[in-house]
Amino acid sequence: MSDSEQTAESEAAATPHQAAESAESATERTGRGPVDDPILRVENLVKHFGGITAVDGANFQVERGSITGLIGPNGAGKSTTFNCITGVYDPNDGAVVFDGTDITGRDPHWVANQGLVRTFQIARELPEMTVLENMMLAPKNQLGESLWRSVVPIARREVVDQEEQLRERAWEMLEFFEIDHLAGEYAGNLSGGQRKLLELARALLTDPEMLLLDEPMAGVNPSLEKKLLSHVHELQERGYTFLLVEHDMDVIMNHCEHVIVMHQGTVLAEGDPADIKSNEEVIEAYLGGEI
Ligand SMILES: Nc1ncnc2c1ncn2[C@@H]1O[C@H](COP(=O)(O)OP(=O)(O)OP(=O)(O)O)[C@@H](O)[C@H]1O
Repeated sequence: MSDSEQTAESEAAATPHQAAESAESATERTGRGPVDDPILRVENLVKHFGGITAVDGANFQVERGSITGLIGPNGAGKSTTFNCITGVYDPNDGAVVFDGTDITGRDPHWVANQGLVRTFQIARELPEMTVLENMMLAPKNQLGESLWRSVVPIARREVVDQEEQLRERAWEMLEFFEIDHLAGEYAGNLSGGQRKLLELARALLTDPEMLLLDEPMAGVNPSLEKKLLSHVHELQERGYTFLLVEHDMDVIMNHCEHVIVMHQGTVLAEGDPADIKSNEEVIEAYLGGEI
């Protein structure tokens, strides 16, 4: 076990008694026990902005290979939590553990290198470059063999330099997302939905294991939304894990197997979509509106 893993483990549970106690309180707090195989653990996360506490001791875990939704009313602390997870913000307290490694306070680039990528962490596409050129801007040293290659074996060339590998992978991604016909188009001419597909394709080029998607369906028309969601499910079948912040409750209820609800910087409830939909506290948090 690495030093950081040991640190994370010891911080998470200093003694067996404390571990049992924290598991018990997690169950009490959220209505379920720790997940079977957490790829991400957010532990007592706190983030202040001056006098504002945006995240106030949030605790949750994300099951490996799941599509998990993170929801909550405006200002609940979802984006700040995302930013603390991905290293955009340094939390004031608490820990973020990804795949057994303590990533708390590490910079976004380092976090992405561990395999945890937030779509907008990938530099925004450059409008005056073509779609393929944008794909080619992905970091060349990150062309790994992980999830993508293990499921989509392709004939290996004998001598393939990094540039060629990247080009080959870029085409695979564009074909997968069915935007290969736009390869020569300027990114600035893409629709909002096509841009989201490009963003996802570029994120996958960095070989992540887990993707954090912040409102992936905002501004996407229904037919592209359907396409995007089917890609997300297909990627899940290949082993990727997704955590998504999304205000569209149909997307959350129909496509996530687990839902975490934040309110006032903390986790108010979590469970499967049906439980969440009928949870009185959650309904209340949404000001009595339907969720
Ligand atoms: N950079 C910042 N400086 C000061 N306050 C901030 C900053 N970012 C967020 N906040 C505040 O922290 C709280 C949580 O904001 P956050 O954006 O995390 O919520 P959210 O759940 O993502 O909301 P929304 O659904 O509206 O995007 C809000 O009160 C917000 O005003």
